[in-house]
Amino acid sequence: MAVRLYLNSVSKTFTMHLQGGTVIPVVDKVEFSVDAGECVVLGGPSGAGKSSILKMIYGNYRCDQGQILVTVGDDIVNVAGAEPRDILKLRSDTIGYVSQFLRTIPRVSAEDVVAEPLIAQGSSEEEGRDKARNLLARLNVPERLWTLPPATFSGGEQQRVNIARGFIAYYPVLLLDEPTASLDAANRAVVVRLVEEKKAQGVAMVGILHDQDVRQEIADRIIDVTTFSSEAAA
Ligand SMILES: Nc1ncnc2c1ncn2[C@@H]1O[C@H](COP(=O)(O)OP(=O)(O)OP(=O)(O)O)[C@@H](O)[C@H]1O
Repeated sequence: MAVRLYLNSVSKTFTMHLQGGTVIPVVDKVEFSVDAGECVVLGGPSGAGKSSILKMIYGNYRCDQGQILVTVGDDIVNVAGAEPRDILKLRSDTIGYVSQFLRTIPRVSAEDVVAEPLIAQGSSEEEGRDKARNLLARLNVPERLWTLPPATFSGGEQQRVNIARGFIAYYPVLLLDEPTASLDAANRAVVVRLVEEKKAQGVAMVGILHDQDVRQEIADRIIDVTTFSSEAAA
């Protein structure tokens, strides 16, 4: 299978400017690739740097060193050196991010929140809404809620709206940040199925998943992030 994502010797530290410039090493020389249709799960204890790696791939955190290469059609783009406007473009059509928290938008209905990424990629509003409703139904969000803004939804309902939003569009690279945290078994199984469908479409995924059963079901490979700790490198 074709390599979709390649992290080449990526290192990251945080400099605490308000604490006299203390430097906190996070990860050193992270090196792995993800093929099309593969799901790689980042493992390791709390604080090992899993979220930081995901945020660097999404362009939220800058790397100190290294390259994050993403295949975009016939081109290869280095996220680590990309301009902010290029990062925004990558986020609309190449790299998706499914987190467990929904950022609610006032007065926008759940189905429109879910449909938005698909419409942004060029689908019609009708197609966007149809697919949004389909996903909301699969994730057991009650139909009476679909036309309401999710601000007043329960935590679990908001999480499922967010998952629907994260899975609705096609991105060649998809980042999963604890997408099943605090879901019940039935909805965890739906997420497992959604991930399998993305694999079948050739999507390359990198995930953080603490749930052992879900991890077992969807991880093709587990990468222990402690291998890249600065202490291990020293
Ligand atoms: N914005 C930040 N500023 C300063 N330090 C940070 C920042 N983000 C993360 N860190 C530090 O980097 C280290 C790695 O954090 P990170 O969140 O990547 O770990 P993690 O493996 O995802 O942990 P968890 O499983 O608890 O979410 C931690 O020591 C954390 O305190």
